[in-house]
Amino acid sequence: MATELIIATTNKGKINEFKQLLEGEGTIVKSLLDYQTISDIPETGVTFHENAAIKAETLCRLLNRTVIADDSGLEIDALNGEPGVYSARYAGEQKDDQANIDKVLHELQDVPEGQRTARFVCVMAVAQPDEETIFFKGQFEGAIATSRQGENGFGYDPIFYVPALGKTAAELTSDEKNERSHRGKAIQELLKYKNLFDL
Ligand SMILES: O=P(O)(O)OP(=O)(O)OP(=O)(O)OC[C@H]1O[C@@H](n2cnc3c(O)ncnc32)[C@H](O)[C@@H]1O
Ligand SMILES: [Mg+2]
Repeated sequence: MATELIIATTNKGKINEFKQLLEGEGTIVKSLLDYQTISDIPETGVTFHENAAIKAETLCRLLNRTVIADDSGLEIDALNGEPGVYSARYAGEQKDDQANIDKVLHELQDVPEGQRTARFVCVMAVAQPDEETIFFKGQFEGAIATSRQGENGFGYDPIFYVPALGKTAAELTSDEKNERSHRGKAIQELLKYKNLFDL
């Protein structure tokens, strides 16, 4: 029988990356999109850890099974770490990627190259029935470009410039992104610590 990994997310971009990173022989990834009867989980925390725990533990309790959640976001140094945990909702509750990008570009319009450093952060929570939730973290360093480049990925990828490759995250292949991304690194940590087949 195949091992099912349940990820408490509705974000299609994240789901695709989880599938690329974790699916393989005998392992399949399921998400909140496969549990349409479960309503949206409110992210009331003020840290990535709190929100990751809320998402993983809520679904874990409902299904009585191990659940993984990812809370992530973009920290921009010139904006004192904003949008951070509010990255999905930066330009409003409708969670519009294009409006979020426009807002970042506007906020940084007078910030010169060299002061546009930023990082993606991902905190992953693994919640298991009757056990303490465990956390894994990954970071992806880069800078905010002055305009959109590239069609791949999701969210802020078109304006997240990766200096080592001279491209934005939206110009990377999925393998190139997963090898160095915040999400990819958090999953590598998780896999070092925990055998997937124990989940
Ligand atoms: O809570 P779930 O259902 O997982 O989906 P979400 O989109 O609301 O996810 P978060 O609450 O973790 O918010 C993270 C936001 O940060 C951005 N983000 C996170 N990882 C990213 C990545 O790899 N590339 C581009 N943007 C990313 C993107 O805008 C996300 O909507
Ligand atoms: Mg969210």
